[in-house]
Amino acid sequence: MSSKPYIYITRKLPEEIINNLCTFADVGMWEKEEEPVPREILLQETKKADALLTMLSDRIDEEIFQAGEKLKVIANLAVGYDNIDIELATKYGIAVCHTPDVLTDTTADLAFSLLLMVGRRLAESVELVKSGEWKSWSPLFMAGTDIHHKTIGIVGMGKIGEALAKRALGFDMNVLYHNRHRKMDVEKALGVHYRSFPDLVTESDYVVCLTPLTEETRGMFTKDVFRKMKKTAFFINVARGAVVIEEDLLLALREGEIAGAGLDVFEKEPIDPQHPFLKMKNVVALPHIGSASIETRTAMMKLCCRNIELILKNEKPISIVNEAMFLAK
Ligand SMILES: NC(=O)C1=CN([C@@H]2O[C@H](COP(=O)(O)OP(=O)(O)OC[C@H]3O[C@@H](n4cnc5c(N)ncnc54)[C@H](O)[C@@H]3O)[C@@H](O)[C@H]2O)C=CC1
Ligand SMILES: O=CC(=O)O
Repeated sequence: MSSKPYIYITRKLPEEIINNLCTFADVGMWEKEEEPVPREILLQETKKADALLTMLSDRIDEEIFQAGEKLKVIANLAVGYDNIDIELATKYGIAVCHTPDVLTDTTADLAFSLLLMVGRRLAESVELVKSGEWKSWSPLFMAGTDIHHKTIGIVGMGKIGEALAKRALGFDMNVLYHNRHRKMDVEKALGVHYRSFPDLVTESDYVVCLTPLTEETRGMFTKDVFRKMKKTAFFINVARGAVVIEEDLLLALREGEIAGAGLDVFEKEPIDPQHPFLKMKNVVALPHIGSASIETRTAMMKLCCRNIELILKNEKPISIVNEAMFLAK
């Protein structure tokens, strides 16, 4: 039996990314790019693993922690870690790492792109040209809503929220934000304005959610929230699907309570191709691609590998979620 640690990676990663891990560990990997690892294989592999490199679609719960008798670290290829039971991981003495910072600008770019897409009806316009339905130029043909000088309301003014605010200011938008804690330094540096959650949704032309998914944020966008929004306003979600009651959003869109939605994330991913959201002209749906640039995904994969290496070598990782547990060791 090998004396090297064993690392299991739950999705195919490029060889050059994992080369360094192979110099000090045995590395196993689910070889399919498009399909998640089946649960029974993940459990089997976890039994021998010192480290797991996981995707945000892998549910990491007590069954995994119990199987992972040697497990020391889980490195999640995402900044969000709502797929992992952190409290239990800590109880089991397992470090959980994630990928903050490296994806901030890329995700903010995508959030702002979604805002442009819904406001200016870009996806609809592309479809229309491709399907040969473009008949003539006329005064209100495909007229959307302006972006400049409108009000954006950012819910969750963290790293990505701040990066989004900078993009919005570049478009001469008025920037409101709501956050768990008011950020006076950011207000001063950027010239953005704090609002309570109800005031933010009432005043904004574009409401963008960028909170983590937690027990507090789960289902925070309800029919009452959509009812408070302007009928001309758009809702954009780049956080997690479950921050929204999707039925309520659907109703708000159907009943014209809001003008449209831009969604990168859904409660169930991939979304069912028959889902009513996908039949609505005023909904732009993306396949959870917030951080999906080659540069950023490469940086995220490298960060996961580096965190694993540092923990397996008993050194301080770069980005750990349950830091208290690691420091206590
Ligand atoms: N669609 C995608 O591909 C991506 C989605 N994300 C999502 O975006 C989230 C945010 O990422 P970062 O900005 O890097 O995290 P962050 O931790 O820097 O920022 C999150 C902010 O949300 C605030 N917040 C937490 N609970 C809140 C509540 N109940 N009400 C108001 N504000 C609250 C926090 O105080 C913090 O300022 C991630 O947790 C992830 O779920 C992140 C990257 C890509
Ligand atoms: O959704 C992506 C993430 O990094 O979190």
